[in-house]
Amino acid sequence: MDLNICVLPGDGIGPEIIEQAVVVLEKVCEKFGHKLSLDEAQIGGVAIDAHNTPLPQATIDKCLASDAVLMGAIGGPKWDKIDKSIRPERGLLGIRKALGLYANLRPAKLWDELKDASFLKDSVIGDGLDIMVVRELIGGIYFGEPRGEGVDENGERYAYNTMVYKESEVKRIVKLAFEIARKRGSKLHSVEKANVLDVSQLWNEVAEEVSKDYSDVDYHTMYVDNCAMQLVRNPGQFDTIVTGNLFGDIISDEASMITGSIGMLPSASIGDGKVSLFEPIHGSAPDITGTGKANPLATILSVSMMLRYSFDLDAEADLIEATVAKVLAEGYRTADIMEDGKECLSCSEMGALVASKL
Ligand SMILES: NC(=O)C1=CN([C@@H]2O[C@H](COP(=O)(O)OP(=O)(O)OC[C@H]3O[C@@H](n4cnc5c(N)ncnc54)[C@H](O)[C@@H]3O)[C@@H](O)[C@H]2O)C=CC1
Ligand SMILES: CC(C)CC(=O)C(=O)O
Ligand SMILES: [Mg+2]
Repeated sequence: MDLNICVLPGDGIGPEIIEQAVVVLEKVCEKFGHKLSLDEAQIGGVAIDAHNTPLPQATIDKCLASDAVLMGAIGGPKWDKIDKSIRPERGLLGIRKALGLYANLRPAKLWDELKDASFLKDSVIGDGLDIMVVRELIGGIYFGEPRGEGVDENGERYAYNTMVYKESEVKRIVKLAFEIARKRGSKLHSVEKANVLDVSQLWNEVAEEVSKDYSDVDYHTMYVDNCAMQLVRNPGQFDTIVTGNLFGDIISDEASMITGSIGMLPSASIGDGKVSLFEPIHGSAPDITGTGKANPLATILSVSMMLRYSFDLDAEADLIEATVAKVLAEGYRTADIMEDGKECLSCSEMGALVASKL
């Protein structure tokens, strides 16, 4: 098969983790006889430095011309004080919107081999944890209009954003989440803040309507503040969670910690178009950039999601996941999942090890 991948390394640890993910992707393609073509484009801070915009049109064009996009991470202190209309994060929001990627799938799974790295007690972990967070990705408060800032008549500064969802936007993400839940544990929690927000009340009404077509799926609603607490208190009660853009961003970072490290969580961003985007859920980790401490496994597992979702290459995806499990079972760890003071692998050593064991 021909695989035309557009790679967006981005900023901070982005290029470091992408380099290792590409090593693994190349090895898998070589092993299974696939023809891999890689194209690279700029996004985020590097694009601002080169073109004064976090998302050059050439990047959108390259992504649209590819079969799938593999991204590292964007952002960093260098660009934190920049005009907010061109912040690196705008580039990421922009590419998600340009590709119509309305669903972000974030599988928070506790690898058996990593039980010792979880911050939760064995009694809370139970038989294991496997939660799929389905996050709406191109609506809600990250995109809502109006947004802005000003100074009122008393000279006090203010700023505002708008959380808005249309019925059609809720319907498509909830429907997708029900389909996903049906193929997993047949249990879905819709997470919102309907006791306060009008937008969440609409979300609930629409989700309730959609649920009528999925009577085989055990459907629940939960307020997001309770969900944040329950994820730590009793994470085993969750199978699939569907939620909006902001809540999904936050609770998936939280869910990552029940599984050991944010450096372990991959994601797939998908829509109705041909091109999907795959990226770790974490950011550019400026605090460890250049130290070799970044865990590349979330990005390597994003490659696995890419092979599965964009190319239906299940055997290849399974091989990557099994190899990651094997490496972990043999005791190899990057610093984020290793007990303090013990010897661990660098980012490039972990990437090379996974590739060598494929
Ligand atoms: N998808 C993206 O590109 C995202 C970008 N960001 C941007 O990243 C920058 C830093 O944001 P933070 O809030 O610090 O979030 P972050 O996810 O970059 O880092 C949070 C903490 O997790 C650690 N961490 C993250 N990835 C890791 C990995 N692979 N291995 C080991 N440790 C890892 C970091 O060292 C840090 O201590 C900001 O500019 C932010 O806007 C944040 C989230 C997502
Ligand atoms: C625009 C991004 C920085 C939002 C985010 O944190 C994420 O998608 O995980
Ligand atoms: Mg985030």
